[in-house]
Amino acid sequence: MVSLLLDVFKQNEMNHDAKIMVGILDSIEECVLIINCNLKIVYVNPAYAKILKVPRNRVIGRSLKEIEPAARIIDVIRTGEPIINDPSHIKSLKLDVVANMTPLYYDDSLIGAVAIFRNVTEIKKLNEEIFNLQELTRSLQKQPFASELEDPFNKIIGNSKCLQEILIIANKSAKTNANILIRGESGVGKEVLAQAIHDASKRSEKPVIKVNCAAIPTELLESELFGYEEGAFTGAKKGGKKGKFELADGGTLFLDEIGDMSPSMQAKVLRAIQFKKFERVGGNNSRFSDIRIITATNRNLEKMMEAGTFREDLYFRINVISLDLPPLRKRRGDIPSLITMFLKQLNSDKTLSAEALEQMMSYSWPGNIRELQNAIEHTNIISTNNIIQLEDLPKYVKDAKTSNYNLSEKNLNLSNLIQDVEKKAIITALQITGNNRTKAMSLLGISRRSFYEKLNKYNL
Ligand SMILES: Nc1ncnc2c1ncn2[C@@H]1O[C@H](COP(=O)(O)OP(=O)(O)OP(=O)(O)O)[C@@H](O)[C@H]1O
Repeated sequence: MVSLLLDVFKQNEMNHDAKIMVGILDSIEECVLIINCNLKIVYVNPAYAKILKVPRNRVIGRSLKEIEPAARIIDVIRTGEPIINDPSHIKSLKLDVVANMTPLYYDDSLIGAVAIFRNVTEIKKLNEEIFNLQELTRSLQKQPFASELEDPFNKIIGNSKCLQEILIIANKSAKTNANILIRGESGVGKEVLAQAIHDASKRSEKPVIKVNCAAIPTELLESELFGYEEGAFTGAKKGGKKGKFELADGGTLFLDEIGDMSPSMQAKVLRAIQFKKFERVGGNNSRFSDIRIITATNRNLEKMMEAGTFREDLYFRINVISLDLPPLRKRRGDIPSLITMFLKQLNSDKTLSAEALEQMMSYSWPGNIRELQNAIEHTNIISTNNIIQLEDLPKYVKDAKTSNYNLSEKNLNLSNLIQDVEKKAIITALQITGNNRTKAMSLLGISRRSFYEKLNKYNL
């Protein structure tokens, strides 16, 4: 039985059919290996010899167990079951092959097995290349084209000449490390501009840390800015805490409302900016931080210097580049595009009637763009129609033209008039800022203490 298979390949004993069969096997491009049940190799074709780089006469007649004891075709003899599409890697030849191994039966008896395997090294390589190219295509598809890259300044809406002039300077200075002072009334977009400058700078991958100097009580501002060491004060965190100067390392520190900083803090901040070093509260070690400082204020720092409430040396340190954002009433032409943008942000498809738009354009917007944003939010909720009407506008916008005082003999008492105006101004400031007291007091240009005294006085 065993010899049957061997006989097929004995050239001199081959009958006509066997010769044809062997001729076919000899000519195919896949490697063919045939073993008998004793695991003796009875045939390999020329492709086998070529691909595996071994002469046929060195293989035929030898036991596969000696040459390749782990060969999977041995399992086929053991189980009598075929193994299909079996991948393997021939390390010594750096070849990847896929084999089909089939048992050979004669009269229902197993007489051997044949393995036909393809060299898939090239296919595998090509497959890997295709996969890598697909990955590359996918990642390139995700990246925007250079022309599509978002310009950080595009977020700042407005085509008015006065705004555009500032944006040109801001764009140029963004590329430098110069400290920038942004001035402008409350809600005019100082923070938005500071963010755009950071985003357009070389520091954009690093953090931009914002501190509202007016919102933090003086006693806390030092530890907020410079951090503290463990045990610096009761309630200090274990291990201490990093301050904003440390957190902004490599990036930008945005000090909003710098004009509201106490003189003692001004001195400390000046030192930190000047020498780029500072100490945590309760610590002696000097720490260094590589930061770009952007400051903002709605105060008149020059007047404050004259009055001795703002340090001149700090002023010159922070004011290398000065950007003065004009109030909205001086760039009324930007109002329609801002309204469109805010409505879009609210996912609203409403538009303003000509009358409503005219009123929005003629209102003075003391709270600037923030006030406009709040007004649009209000209007969008109130209006039941797709066209926003004059009556849908907030009362303080709608009534703006008619809010002048009708002075007569009966109401000329100056003190009453002033109080009346004062109360209305506070109410308006709170409305505009959405009840944000810090922003309201800054809009009114009065100190925290005076603001709270007035709230009490007018029962607000
Ligand atoms: N040009 C602009 N385009 C689009 N949105 C703007 C623009 N300017 C301001 N805003 C929006 O108006 C609001 C107020 O802006 P921002 O907070 O920057 O003002 P600010 O001058 O820093 O105010 P404050 O002095 O009260 O801190 C924000 O919601 C901001 O997104």
